[in-house]
Amino acid sequence: MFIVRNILNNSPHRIPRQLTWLRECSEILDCANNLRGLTDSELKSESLKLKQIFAEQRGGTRDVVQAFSIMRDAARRVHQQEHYFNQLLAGRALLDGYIIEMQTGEGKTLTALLPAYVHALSARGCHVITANEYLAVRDHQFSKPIFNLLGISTGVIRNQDNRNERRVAYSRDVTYATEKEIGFDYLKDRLLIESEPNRMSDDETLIEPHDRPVHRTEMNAAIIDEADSVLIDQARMPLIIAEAIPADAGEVERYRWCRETLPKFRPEKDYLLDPQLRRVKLKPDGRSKLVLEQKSEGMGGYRWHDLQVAMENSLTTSHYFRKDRDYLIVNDQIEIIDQNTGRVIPGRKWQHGLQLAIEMKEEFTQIEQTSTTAQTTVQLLARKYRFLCGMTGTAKSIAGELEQYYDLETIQIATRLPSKRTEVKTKLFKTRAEKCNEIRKVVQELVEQKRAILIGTPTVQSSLELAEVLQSAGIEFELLNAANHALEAEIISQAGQPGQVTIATNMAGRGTDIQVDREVLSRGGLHVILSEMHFSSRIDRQLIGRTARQGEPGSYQFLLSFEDDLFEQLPIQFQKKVQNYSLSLKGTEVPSRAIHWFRSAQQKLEREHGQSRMKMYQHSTMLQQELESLGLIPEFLTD
Ligand SMILES: Nc1ncnc2c1ncn2[C@@H]1O[C@H](COP(=O)(O)OP(=O)(O)OP(=O)(O)O)[C@@H](O)[C@H]1O
Repeated sequence: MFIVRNILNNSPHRIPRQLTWLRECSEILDCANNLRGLTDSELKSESLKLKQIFAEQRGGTRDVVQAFSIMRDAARRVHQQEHYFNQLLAGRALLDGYIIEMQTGEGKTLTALLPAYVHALSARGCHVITANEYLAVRDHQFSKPIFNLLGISTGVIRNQDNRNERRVAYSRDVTYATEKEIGFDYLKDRLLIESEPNRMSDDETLIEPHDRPVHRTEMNAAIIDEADSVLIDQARMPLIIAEAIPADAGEVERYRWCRETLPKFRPEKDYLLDPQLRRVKLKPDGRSKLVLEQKSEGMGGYRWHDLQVAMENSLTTSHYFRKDRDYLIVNDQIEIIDQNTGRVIPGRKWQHGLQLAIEMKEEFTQIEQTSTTAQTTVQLLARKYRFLCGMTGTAKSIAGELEQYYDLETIQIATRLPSKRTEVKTKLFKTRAEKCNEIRKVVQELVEQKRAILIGTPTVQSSLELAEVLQSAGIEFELLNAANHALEAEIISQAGQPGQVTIATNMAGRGTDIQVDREVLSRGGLHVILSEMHFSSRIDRQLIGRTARQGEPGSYQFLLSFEDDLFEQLPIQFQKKVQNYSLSLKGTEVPSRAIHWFRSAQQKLEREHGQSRMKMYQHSTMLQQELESLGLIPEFLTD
């Protein structure tokens, strides 16, 4: 039955290949059972024999079957977890370079060990790329003892690591890291090699090791977890290395003046709002006003274009950039929050004057400016690898993009057990306050039933808002957002306990594995409340995927309001229609058919984001081709 479902899930042209995988996976099960009688050191010596074969590039299908069997048995010995049949199948598809869509909670962490082991055997290095550092550290901790049992070395890259520590981690057979760490290290290495061309990586003859490249000379293999997040969502933002430069006093003064002057400008009359691009553009009236203000205040020294850009940036930040939603202020520094992951992006700055405009908005007095030294994109980085594959619970809707941008085909793997996840009927409210009140009621009831509750919110701000509501109702809870990420592992370890309430931003939306207590499972499992619809349905599905994993029971519910952030990025006309509809409703009841407003808002945003990714792809491909034709290195684009 399982086999039939697996084949039916995918297109017919792949059937012959899948049949081969299925045959191999049955052989792996037999072969792994035969390894059970070996001692640990005998298993290790089997592994070392394979290492020899793969290092000499003699590995064939038989050896892959043997490698998968050895890994399966090692995982059993270390964690009492044997790869299930669907995990073997997924591992086999990964090894053939596919993106696998495997439902949330089906065990991708364990699955990734299979192709990672085969690539590690070649001693050329294998990167397991994860969506954030918490997952990189967690997965490394989980896999290290398994790999060590088999004579395979492992490393992990953390943000705080120095270059020596990084070099050691990259020299290991398997390295766990985020795409950002790998990308920035790659850029820094390129800068180093450019400035001192004789310094090659892996060159042990160099006397002073303190700044040799940290990467190996070749980017060999990458297995990407949360592949849609890494390859599609993160790929929208270039990876930029910037260096601090002395602040340009004239520019700082110009932005300060614009900040003070902007209350005189009126929306619609003086400037246009573009919620989709989150930009403000001055209209002719606004430009004339700017000229007059400039003259009357004796600010004639500024170049007109610079002044206009500064005013547009200042208005943009005032309308579209909010503290605790788009950024945090930590130790007098702006820290940008990634809207896809809910996490801070360490060291990231906004470009083209936006950073300065925000610093003025927040009344910073110490201004430090930066200039871009080198930049690359996830797309360019991914193309450096000799071998690439990936996995996620949400690939289907962006399968076309994965194929177009990375030449990676997507294949679906069926769940091991039928899902027991249940949906509680969505409820819609006119205002945020009404919605928060309903969330409070639902949480109170579930706490009494000793269920565990996870409330997903899109921003730090909305997580704080809900925290306040629960606090004033005397409900105990844990709060997980970008501002307190240090407690992440601790909060997640408690989130499945009876009566436990966890409010979390998207940080807990991907990869997070909440261990649900038996008592909670007997009462229906973890309940996930989606307190807003995210701009990407994939992110909603990931959040829902925190419950009912591995065939366990669990439930979820959307509780939404017409005042949610979702509508903010839509064209003004659409926003007005939604408002009018909401105003036309009598009483507080919103009929469930009104969900179509939310769905069409989300679809519109998804389409737009897709188009902007396409533009970025076309732009970076064009630039890359041009630079390569000139014999230049594409990493040093400074746009
Ligand atoms: N073969 C196995 N035997 C026993 N437990 C397993 C097995 N495979 C996975 N699990 C357990 O299932 C849970 C989910 O695994 P994991 O977090 O790797 O799922 P995932 O597919 O990565 O989910 P997500 O898409 O949410 O990241 C974990 O607690 C893991 O230990």
